[in-house]
Amino acid sequence: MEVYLDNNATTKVDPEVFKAMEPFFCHIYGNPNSLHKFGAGTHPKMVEALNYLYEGINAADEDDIIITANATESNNTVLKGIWIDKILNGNKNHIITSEVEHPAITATCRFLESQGVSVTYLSVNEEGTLDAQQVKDYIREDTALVSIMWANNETGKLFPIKEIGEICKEAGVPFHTDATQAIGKVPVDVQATNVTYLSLSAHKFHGPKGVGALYVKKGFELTPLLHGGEQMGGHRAGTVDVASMVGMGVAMKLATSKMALAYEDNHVRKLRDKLENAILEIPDTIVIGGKENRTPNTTLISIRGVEGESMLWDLNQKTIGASTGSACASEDLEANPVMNAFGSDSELAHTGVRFSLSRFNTEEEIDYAIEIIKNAVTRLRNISSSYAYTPKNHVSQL
Ligand SMILES: Cc1ncc(COP(=O)(O)O)c(CN[C@@H](CS)C(=O)O)c1O
Repeated sequence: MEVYLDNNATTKVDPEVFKAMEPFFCHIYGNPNSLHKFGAGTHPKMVEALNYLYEGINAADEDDIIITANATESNNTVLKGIWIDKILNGNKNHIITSEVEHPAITATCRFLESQGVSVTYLSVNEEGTLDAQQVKDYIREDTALVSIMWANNETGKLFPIKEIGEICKEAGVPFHTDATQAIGKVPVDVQATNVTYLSLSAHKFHGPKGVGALYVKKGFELTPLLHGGEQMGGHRAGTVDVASMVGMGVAMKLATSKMALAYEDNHVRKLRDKLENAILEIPDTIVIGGKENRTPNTTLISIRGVEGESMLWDLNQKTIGASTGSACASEDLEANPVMNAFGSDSELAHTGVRFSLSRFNTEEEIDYAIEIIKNAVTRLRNISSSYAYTPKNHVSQL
């Protein structure tokens, strides 16, 4: 049995999405910017895809949605556009973000710091999230942007987006949220939360890899990251990947419907809880950040005495896919930065395993995964030179 439990890294393309994409490879293949029929033939489904994106995040008609390659590009577009427009060519010089953002935010902020920008990385509490008041406390006269993720990719923890949006609106500071791990898992409403910019990637909600989007509230347009042709109204040069854009639109429609979000919140959550609770029956295990206020599909569990990479190897031998944290950090054997941010000790910071489910997982798969995980923990602890179960350390403290 093959069990895929790494959906926060990427998801399977929904068959309905693939079906919608197919015509745009060999039948409706013109360049959307071409005036002839071959190009114009792409427009109806591109418009439909954009409409699905607007509906999926409740964007106002006058707002803009720019098609990008992925959330990384969307995040870079906002941070570097703010840098150019408000810092290099304005009187601002400060950005507020958090210490548990995805590297697409933190690495870009580190680059901006190298260019002289002041960046505040808000610390997270023991639940792995932060209070909106922390944002208010650090907003300055020269703050150009606040960028806080909607949901953390490793723990699933949700951030107080509505409260932060209100604070930023009151302070007159643009608010960006990286919603990559929220779309299709929890309701996302840019108007209700006063979001100025929002990033997303289609492959996180059963759309194709290599396409994403950036929501831009009317009046907050930025200097583009990519210059060239007049695509996307000049906001993002380069010929649009029509098939992927159409696929992203259909994926958004499927993932953000009331029925889909209810399925995530009920069925997927039930499967995640079943997997998590079975693992927690093993001594010296703990959910990083706790069980509250999370996306319904994610759990990051520390298994004391078991290196995350060793666990992944064992699981992979039985064709179970998971990760120790974000996939983009899976190559290095560094301690999990998110767990470090929680203040976990160095030993624990290497013991995290992330399981992230989707609507395509079944109860049979979860039952099989539980059996394999328990066997793997037994095997790995038996060969561990550092682990010895004693009742006193059963309740491990991060
Ligand atoms: C919150 C967040 N923000 C941006 C990205 C980047 O998405 P791209 O489509 O690769 O550009 C991701 C992707 N996180 C994957 C791969 S590193 C994970 O395993 O956690 C993300 O989770």
